[in-house]
Amino acid sequence: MKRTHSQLNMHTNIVDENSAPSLAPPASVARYPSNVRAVTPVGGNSPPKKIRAAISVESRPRSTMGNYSRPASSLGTAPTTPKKNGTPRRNANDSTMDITTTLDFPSDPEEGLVNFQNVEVDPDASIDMEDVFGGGRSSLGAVRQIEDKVLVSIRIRPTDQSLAWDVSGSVDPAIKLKPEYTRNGTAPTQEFRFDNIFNPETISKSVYVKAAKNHVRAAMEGYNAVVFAYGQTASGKTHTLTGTDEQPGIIPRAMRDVLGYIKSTPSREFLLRCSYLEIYNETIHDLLSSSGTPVGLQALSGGMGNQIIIHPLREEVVTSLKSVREVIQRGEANRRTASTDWNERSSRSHSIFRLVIESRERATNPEEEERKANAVPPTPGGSRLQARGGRSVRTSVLSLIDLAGSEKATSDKERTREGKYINTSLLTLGSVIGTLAENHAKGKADHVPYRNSKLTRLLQPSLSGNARISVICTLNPDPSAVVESTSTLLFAQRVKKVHLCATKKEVVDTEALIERYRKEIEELKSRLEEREREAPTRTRRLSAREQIDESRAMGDLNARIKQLTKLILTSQTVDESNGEKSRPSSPSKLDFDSSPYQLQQELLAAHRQVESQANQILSLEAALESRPAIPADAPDAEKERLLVEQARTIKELEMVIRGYEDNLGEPLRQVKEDVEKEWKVKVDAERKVREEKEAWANELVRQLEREKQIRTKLEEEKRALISFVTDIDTHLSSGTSRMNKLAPPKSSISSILAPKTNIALGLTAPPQTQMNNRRRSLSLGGTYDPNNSPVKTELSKIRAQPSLLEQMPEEEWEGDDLSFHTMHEKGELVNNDKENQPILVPTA
Ligand SMILES: Nc1ncnc2c1ncn2[C@@H]1O[C@H](COP(=O)(O)OP(=O)(O)OP(=O)(O)O)[C@@H](O)[C@H]1O
Repeated sequence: MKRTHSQLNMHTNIVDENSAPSLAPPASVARYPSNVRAVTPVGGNSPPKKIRAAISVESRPRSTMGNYSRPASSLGTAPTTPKKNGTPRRNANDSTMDITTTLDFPSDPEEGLVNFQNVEVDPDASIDMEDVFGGGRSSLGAVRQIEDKVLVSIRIRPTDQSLAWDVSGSVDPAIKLKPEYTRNGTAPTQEFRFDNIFNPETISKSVYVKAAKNHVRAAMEGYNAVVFAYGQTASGKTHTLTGTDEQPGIIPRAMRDVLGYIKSTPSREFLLRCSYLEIYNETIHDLLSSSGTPVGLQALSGGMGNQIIIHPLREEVVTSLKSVREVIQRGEANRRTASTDWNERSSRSHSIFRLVIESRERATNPEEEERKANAVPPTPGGSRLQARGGRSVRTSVLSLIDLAGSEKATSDKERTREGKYINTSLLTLGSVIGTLAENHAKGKADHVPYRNSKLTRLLQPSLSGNARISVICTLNPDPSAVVESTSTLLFAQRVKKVHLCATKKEVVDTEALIERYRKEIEELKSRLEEREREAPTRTRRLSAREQIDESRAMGDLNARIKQLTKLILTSQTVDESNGEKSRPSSPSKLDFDSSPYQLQQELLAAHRQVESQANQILSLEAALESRPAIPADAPDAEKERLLVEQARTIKELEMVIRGYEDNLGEPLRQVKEDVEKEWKVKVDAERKVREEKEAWANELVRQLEREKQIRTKLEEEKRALISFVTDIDTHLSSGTSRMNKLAPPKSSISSILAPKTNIALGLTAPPQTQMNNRRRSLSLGGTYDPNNSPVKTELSKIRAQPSLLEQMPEEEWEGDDLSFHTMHEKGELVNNDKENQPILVPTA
């Protein structure tokens, strides 16, 4: 028997388009060229390729309702419109991009789906993985194959009409049409046997446990797994996959189990990435991307055969149920639904929710890790996949697929067009499965028409063998839907015959995201430790600003370590992330040529930058707040320096805010304007105070100049007076008779000397009075004693006075209130005319 290697790689999005049906286990594992990555194997061992970038967010318009026009249906004549009971449908128009309005899950996770803390393992339904896969977990580097068949279940939708079908048996359940609903009313009918047949009363939990739980666990164990719902429109596919608040479906339950599995597996660490696709009118759309750009399929020829690359595809790392829910809601909101004649909110597309699970054993100690790495046997991937020191990584994909309803004739033109595409792809799916089953039964290798539809091309790796598959066929049990139901049962029967061979690989893959993140965390930690070790000696040498930079850099390192650590889930951390918000969506402009890893890196770097800028703003604001006020008596140079410094800080703040705003976009423009406004007022006020002080200082300088001039003049006159008085004294000592002949330089002295100057010269009594008294005493016959001459005494006093020019007015400026205006008001700096009054007018 022959097996080809095909692969649909979530991370690399490659599909080997030449794969034939898988009829037997592969003889060996394909060899990877050393320059390609081997991650996320889904259906085979083809070399993976990097995916293209995802794009930004916007909602695509939903299909609208239209008028009835009944086309020919490829599935036969349409029965009458079935009436439905159960949970009321949402209106197609309810769904918007606002994820809060499209919430499909219970608000209380305890009650509903999303609390992995109370993961319940149904003892009846739980299948031991050892039984399923033949015992034992794979060893490091091992590739294991499990021969398997598709698990096929039938779920009958509740109805208020009489049931057209009989169900019998519980161990080997069978379903057959009641004879009264056959054409002649009596003919014996065909009996169909399946793994499970769920009655209308069966609750969603039992459906999950029996039809999906083991596949989810298989995915956690490293096998690719696919669960899909197939059936006529309005038969309950979306109800089965997504469910309601009261009856959560397979997707939310699976995610709860995924996290529950992580919690109960302390020996491993995990990294989860989600993507969500839809195929609408034969075009693939990324439901998590906002641009609406269709996802492309590209043929790639190479040594490994022809492959198909799917791009661009956005994958989001999820760390908690909340983040998974957010991703699902976003995807759901973008799904195309419309009201049909049979379903108010019919899914008009096939939707594929995919979870890539990377896991590896947790390090116990580095030596042990090194030993294990060395013990890895050679794997087909070559040296690159066996990097020393690395731990083997398991990568698997869980795909949960809600197919569009197989169409009957419809009353709307648009619906008719959609219906054609839907029916074509479902028919292709049917014929692919039919060929696979026939090939297996007859040992043939006939061409399988995977290429006839996008759906089969995407499912090719899984259908061709390398996945565990569970198909849930939903049935409308109304007598009016017998034709569609029979067609569904025939499809299910064909699927049952398909042979699978799921492969579990565990290789040392240094390119696996979990490995890269772990490595980066270790590097960052050692850098941080080094810095912390050096910190005490280094900080002493650093300036204040450098110290701020240093602590910011350490903060950045810490933040990055925390961020990356959060992405890797372990049994200890998984429940902590339960209430966490999911990562914000990527920046709107993305490089289409980037890989998801690069995008993740860019996003993280952007977050880091925003965080560090926010810190920078905070520290600058704190520096501005704590800056000392300019003292009133500070010298002008000091004021100038402080103003320049302040202006520089403001400029820095503006620059940082500009960068921050560029990162965050419009919302911060207002903040920037507010900060600018606030600081403009402060700077203007500072500038005004400075100008006033400058004017005051200039006025002081002018006053000083005038004072100096006056004092120079006074000094000259003082000298003239001294020489005049010396002359008088000389004459007095040589005889009183001659004294009267002398006359003082009348005009100059009388016009200049004023009482204030007199006081300044240190004369205690007016000299004129002293002279008159002296003259009087002489004229009364007294004798003049030159040694006791009063003039001489006064003269010696004047000589003892310091020069007027040396007497500076500083002491007058001391005091609390030194403003120019205050001094003016006190009159201390006002020129007093009295100063010019003569203080000494000696007369003959
Ligand atoms: N097992 C069930 N229990 C209760 N209600 C159900 C069940 N199955 C289906 N329904 C209800 O029937 C209606 C149609 O179901 P649903 O939308 O899941 O059908 P569908 O197969 O996904 O249809 P389409 O292909 O048009 O999208 C919904 O209102 C749903 O709630």
